[in-house]
Amino acid sequence: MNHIWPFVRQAAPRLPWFILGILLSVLAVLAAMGLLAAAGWIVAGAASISLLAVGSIELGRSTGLIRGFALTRTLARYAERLVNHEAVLRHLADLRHWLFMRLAPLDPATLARFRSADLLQRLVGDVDTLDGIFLRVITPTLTALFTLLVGAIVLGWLAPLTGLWIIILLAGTGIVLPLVALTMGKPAGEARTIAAAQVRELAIEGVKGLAELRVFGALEKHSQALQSAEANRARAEARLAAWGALGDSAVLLATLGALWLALWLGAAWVANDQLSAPLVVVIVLASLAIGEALLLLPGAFLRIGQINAAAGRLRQISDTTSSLPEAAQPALMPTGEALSIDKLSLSYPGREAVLRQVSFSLKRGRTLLVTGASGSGKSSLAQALLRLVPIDSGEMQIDTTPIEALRYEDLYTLVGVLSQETVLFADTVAGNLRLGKTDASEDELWEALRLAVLDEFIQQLPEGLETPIGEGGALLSGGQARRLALARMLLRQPQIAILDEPYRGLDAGTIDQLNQRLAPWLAQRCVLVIAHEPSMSPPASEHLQLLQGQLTGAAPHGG
Ligand SMILES: Nc1ncnc2c1ncn2[C@@H]1O[C@H](COP(=O)(O)OP(=O)(O)OP(=O)(O)O)[C@@H](O)[C@H]1O
Repeated sequence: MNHIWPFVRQAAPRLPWFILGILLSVLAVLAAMGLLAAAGWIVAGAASISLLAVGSIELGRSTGLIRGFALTRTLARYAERLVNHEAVLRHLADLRHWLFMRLAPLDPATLARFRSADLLQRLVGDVDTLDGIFLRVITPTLTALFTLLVGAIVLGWLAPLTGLWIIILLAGTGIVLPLVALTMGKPAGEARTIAAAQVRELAIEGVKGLAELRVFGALEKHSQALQSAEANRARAEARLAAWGALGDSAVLLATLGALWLALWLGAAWVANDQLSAPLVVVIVLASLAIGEALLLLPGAFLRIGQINAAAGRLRQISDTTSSLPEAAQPALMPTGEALSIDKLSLSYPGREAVLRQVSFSLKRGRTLLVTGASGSGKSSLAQALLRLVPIDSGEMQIDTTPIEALRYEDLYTLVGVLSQETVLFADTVAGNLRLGKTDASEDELWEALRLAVLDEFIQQLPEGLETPIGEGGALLSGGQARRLALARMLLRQPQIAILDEPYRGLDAGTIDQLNQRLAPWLAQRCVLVIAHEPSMSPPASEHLQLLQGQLTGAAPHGG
């Protein structure tokens, strides 16, 4: 239960909806009780002389009551479903957004603790499981308790002694059974949540890597792992269902006991003329209605373990903090005339230092090319400048402002990056470009595409800028996707540009065209290019090589 409360508290903005839902649920159950009692009253009364003597006026009143109760029950149940589901769906949407925003500021190393399929399961499956808190636990429990209370008052008023025994029996069941269900449901519920997460993770990773699994002959092994996770889930589900069925049976038994008690004691009271026969029927049917409300409890309490496990997994996300938090007292945004680093050292946990005392400075209008072998630390240098990895020592400045003193938002306004991985979204060409500048005009989009030598290709497409590019840009070639990502970065018009392998996957002819078109844009900015070799970079004013973690001079290339 300890993981659930924070999420219950978070539902505060939706509380009026939930209260309305609970009131409607109680109303539906009360109407059902009234319906049973009134029907019992009529049937029993019609069979007795006393009611017939009263005549059709009394009968007419009672059938009117029945219609009223039946209508109220139907409408209240319908409205309760609408209100509760609306409230829960809104609450889950709030929660998903909140959790996503907790993930957003995490640095890549912290985020890498979660596998992407696992994160998806948490944001989708685990959040969905939380719908049970209100729909399947709190609302049914409060409804059952309220019904029990009303039942106790009614029975106590109609027949204090008989009512007392019945209520003791039913209330005992209503207290003991949920406690048993809570205890028994905990391990099975947790096992179900964990197994469901494993099933989804294996399924997602399997689909993503289907081609590789097939090529490497590992399909069978992966499918067995999936089957075994599915079997675990099914076992946990079956255990929950078995406990649920046992709980329901126990409630039914207790209800039958209450009915038997009501009939047995009632018959004695009728024989002694201390109670009328119709009243005994009302007591019997009221006990039946209470039993029906209690039927909600075992299932509700069985689910708590499962919901608690899902909530625990969500709290692992919400409690995770970035190892690179926002600047405590952010500096004013500099203009971005210069970029410099001084004696920068960086190492990853448990590894040798990647960068050792690296220094350089760069002014507007200059392009610095850093080359180096694979794994020499080029991308790590870019990541350090973007404050995506913690550094060991050294200083990084934009103009005279330390990079750590800038708000992330300001840093990313000043510094544009074309990262090594081409990340595109399943949207249109324009949709992907406008990630760089949301309010960009069509002219601006075409200008960015022209600079990235992609304008002619997009013009040929029947839907032009509105052409969907598929998941991750799957409907484009690798080189086209790269240039679309470049155009997106150019559109942002940053003062400092970091280009990590900008020409990866491009032919010499396209590179020449890009060099010509980009030259004026690059000439107005501080540019850091990272590449394996000079031919894969725009002309640079300076060229340094990263060798064993240190920057050493190299011959200038083309500029
Ligand atoms: N998050 C990380 N945790 C641990 N080690 C890392 C991490 N990222 C990179 N490394 C290691 O740091 C070293 C430098 O990696 P980096 O990606 O900076 O090299 P690179 O020069 O850009 O390589 P490439 O040209 O192949 O992209 C590598 O040995 C790599 O394994």
